[in-house]
Amino acid sequence: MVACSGGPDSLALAVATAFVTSRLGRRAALVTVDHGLQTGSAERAAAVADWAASVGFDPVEAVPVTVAGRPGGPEAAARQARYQALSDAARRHRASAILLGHTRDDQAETVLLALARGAGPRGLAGMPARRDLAGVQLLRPLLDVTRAQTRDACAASGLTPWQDPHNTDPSYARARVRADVLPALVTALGAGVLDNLARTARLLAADTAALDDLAAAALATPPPPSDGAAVDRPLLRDGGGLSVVALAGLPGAVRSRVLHAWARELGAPPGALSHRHVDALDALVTAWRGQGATALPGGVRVGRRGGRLLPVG
Ligand SMILES: Nc1ncnc2c1ncn2[C@@H]1O[C@H](COP(=O)(O)OP(=O)(O)OP(=O)(O)O)[C@@H](O)[C@H]1O
Repeated sequence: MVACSGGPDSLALAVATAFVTSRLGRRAALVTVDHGLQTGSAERAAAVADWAASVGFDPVEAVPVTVAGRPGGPEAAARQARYQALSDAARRHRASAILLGHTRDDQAETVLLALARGAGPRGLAGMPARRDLAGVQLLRPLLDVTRAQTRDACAASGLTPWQDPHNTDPSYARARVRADVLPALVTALGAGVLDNLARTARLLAADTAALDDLAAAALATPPPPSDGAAVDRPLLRDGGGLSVVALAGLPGAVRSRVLHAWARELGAPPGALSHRHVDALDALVTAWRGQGATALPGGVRVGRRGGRLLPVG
């Protein structure tokens, strides 16, 4: 199922998908989400849907969503509404995957923005080529394709894509990066900089995945045997909490991931959990001076008692 805004990237993705599926004898759906934020958005969504049906997509849907009243700023609210609508549509149409049109240029922008806000390796890993969205695969097949190529593909297919005014609105950081920062980098450092930023994302994604796996394996260690039999190493899970000795024995990069994952397990909402919270949990292990409990988002509090980190009231 192609998620198509009518913009050049997802229109090129739709053209390519229609080409491939017709030759493979497969069927693809196309969904366009109408955020209802601009005048004429419903007509635009209908035009995208009409075009999609004309090139063989089946089923085709233009889905109106309500953005107002959702948490976060307008961009985050629109994004949340869009992803919800896309995953609902994928389930309705029993699609095996949702295809998004993010390009190598989008990836380079994402990496630069992450670098600028100090996001750490997870942010620098950029957008994954594949992830799970509420049980449906979310795929980004154009991450190695440039924006210039998607524009060329649309032109070669005789299509006039919609230009989202947000993409050139200088009040958005991403639009400023797109208009000013990346061109300046290319001028100063050469055209390879875009590929190199995207490559950095791929390398960090692989490293991050390996560290995440180590953290998950550490958290998956079984609780101590109930018969009191001796174990040859400190177990991480200990009486409803985590053992300080076992935590201290982990490399810092694994420990911070363990603490992040455990905080989520305790009910801290992932979006609100920042590196400051994880640092404060880490300090309970590595910079212990009898400090009080650490308050996490979602009303969760964690303290150190008897050699363990524990949720406290
Ligand atoms: N209104 C929408 N309806 C359906 N899918 C959307 C919509 N907006 C975005 N998407 C999907 O999310 C991807 C990323 O969108 P975003 O607006 O962040 O980037 P973009 O580079 O401007 O993409 P495009 O040129 O396709 O608009 C799009 O390529 C498309 O697959």
